[in-house]
Amino acid sequence: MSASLFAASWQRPRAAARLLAQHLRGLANVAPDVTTAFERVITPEVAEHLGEKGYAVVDGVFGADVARRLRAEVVGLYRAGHMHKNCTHLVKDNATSLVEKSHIHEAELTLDSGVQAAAPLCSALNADRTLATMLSLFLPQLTLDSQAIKLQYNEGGGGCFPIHYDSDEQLDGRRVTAIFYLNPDWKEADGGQLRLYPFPAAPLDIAPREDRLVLFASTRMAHRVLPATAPRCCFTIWLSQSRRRAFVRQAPSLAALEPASPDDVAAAARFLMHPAVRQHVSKLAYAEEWARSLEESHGDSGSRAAMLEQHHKEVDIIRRSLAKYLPVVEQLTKGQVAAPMQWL
Ligand SMILES: O=C(O)CCC(=O)C(=O)O
Ligand SMILES: [Fe+2]
Repeated sequence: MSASLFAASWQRPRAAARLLAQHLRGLANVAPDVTTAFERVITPEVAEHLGEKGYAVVDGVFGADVARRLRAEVVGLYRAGHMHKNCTHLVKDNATSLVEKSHIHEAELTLDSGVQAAAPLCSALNADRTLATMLSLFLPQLTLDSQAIKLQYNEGGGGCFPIHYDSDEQLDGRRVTAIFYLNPDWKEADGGQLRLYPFPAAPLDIAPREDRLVLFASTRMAHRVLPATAPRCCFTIWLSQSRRRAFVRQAPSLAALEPASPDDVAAAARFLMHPAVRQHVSKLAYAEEWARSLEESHGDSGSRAAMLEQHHKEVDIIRRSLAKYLPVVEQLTKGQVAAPMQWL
């Protein structure tokens, strides 16, 4: 489709989005610059990139002034002791334990009214629904109807996140992760890049620059944060659709997709790219990096050792179960065979 045709076909939803956003703004009485910012930056092209590649990067969202105010709120919450340590969940023998990440502090606005009062601009952002409205209009498969915000302060000193998905389709209705970065003086040596793993495409690093918004598919985009050597601030808005709707789009059964013969390369590739299988294939493809990221993100402890042991066990099982497909995994990563990927 040519660019002009594409733009024309989106004009109606764009106008509808603007009307709806105006209506919501009237209702919520939020900081108007926030609403206007989303109306301006969530373009059909941004939505299309998110739908087709699983992520999108947008710069210049709020402008430096608002970005600095947002940063001051995040830093203020950290300094006032309103944040808690972020933990990785380790599920083992039917029990969940929490393993603290080093240097990562967070606050959830929806749960804590004290925090809300200390961060009025972040609260206004969380109350505003324009982002969800714009994305739902341009990506009709999404009906985003709730959101939650989390503020994060990384002290530096190597603080990072291991490879993970933000959610699981069986678990909740989270669909889109929106992260806003608030680091005005960020430079390469500070680290802390967001690394996305859009398997079978190669991983890519995104600098956590001030006033940058990164959107990605919460359940299907594996990602991590590289070790940060300088303090790093951001906040995340998770956009969800109600569970009833979320469950409607369940993928077809795996048994129906498994090819009769692994020699049928196209069918094998489709099977490997089925979201439920692809999750495991990616873990296998990045097994070493995955293990290293678990080590880097948590201090040395018995629970970190348990987490790593569990990771290696899982990778072994995946390698054995998918043994006959390993040549096709390689072909996928080399781009020698393609299979459709539905991100959202
Ligand atoms: O800080 C970031 O860039 C991403 C953090 C993240 O992946 C998360 O909070 O789930
Ligand atoms: Fe995440």
